[in-house]
Amino acid sequence: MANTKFKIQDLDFYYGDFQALKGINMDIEEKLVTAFIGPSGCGKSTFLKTLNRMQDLTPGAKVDGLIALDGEDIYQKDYNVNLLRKRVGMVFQHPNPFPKSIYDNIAYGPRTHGISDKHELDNIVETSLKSAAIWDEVKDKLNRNATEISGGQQQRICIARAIANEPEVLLMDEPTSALDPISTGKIEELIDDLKETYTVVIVTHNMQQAARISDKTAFFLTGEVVEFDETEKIFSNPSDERTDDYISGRFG
Ligand SMILES: Nc1ncnc2c1ncn2[C@@H]1O[C@H](COP(=O)(O)OP(=O)(O)OP(=O)(O)O)[C@@H](O)[C@H]1O
Repeated sequence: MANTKFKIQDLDFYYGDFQALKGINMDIEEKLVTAFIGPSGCGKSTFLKTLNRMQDLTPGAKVDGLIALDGEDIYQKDYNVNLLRKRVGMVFQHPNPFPKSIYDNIAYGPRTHGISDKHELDNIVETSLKSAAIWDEVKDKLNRNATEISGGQQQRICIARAIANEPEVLLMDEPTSALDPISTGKIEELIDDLKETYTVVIVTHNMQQAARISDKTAFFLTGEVVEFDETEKIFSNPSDERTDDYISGRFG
């Protein structure tokens, strides 16, 4: 039985008067891949972003309930949000490398956290690019601008950039939706490797992808978690009729 990395209890989330998440309860287990599926607008991204307090600056955003990381409430007063974002990294839907060299993209986080030794940075850059399965493709062009490589490569650079901070959790918001099938396949393989080291939480619109790469799946509908279970169970024998309707394409 895996350890609980995130414990979520009775979580409500509001954008002003609009309640986007209703009474979410979930344990996200360490070193597994957890996928969030559900129709557009049902709250998947909102929930993902609550896990590293990405909405702290969103006007009107309000969180009620508990989100604990390794048993500690991440919304408690004086919680170190910078450290939280280092521990819980994020990769977005559209690859968003900085308009800097590949090297500087990866070295950015470690530099902000005080590492300046060239040899140490070189090591971090190489290890992170290797972990993101892109070292061989870019090792001879580390000075190249990261915006001047393919979208699939850019996304792996973004994953390497997240890894360079030595996170414990990687949040991924539809990381392959802007990519071609070959790049998507590479990222899916990569996610399978990453879970040996990291806890991965992924939002995906692609149900086959959730079925292929995740261990646990949560099905969201209008701000609620209808069902959360082993991925195999969700896709072969769901308990709730609404999950069954969704995965068999009867709505959404
Ligand atoms: N910044 C915001 N201000 C107000 N409402 C928002 C904001 N962001 C999202 N919402 C609303 O909250 C609800 C949940 O949105 P969210 O982006 O979490 O859904 P989603 O399931 O991730 O959708 P998609 O799959 O289309 O990305 C939607 O009704 C959306 O319109």
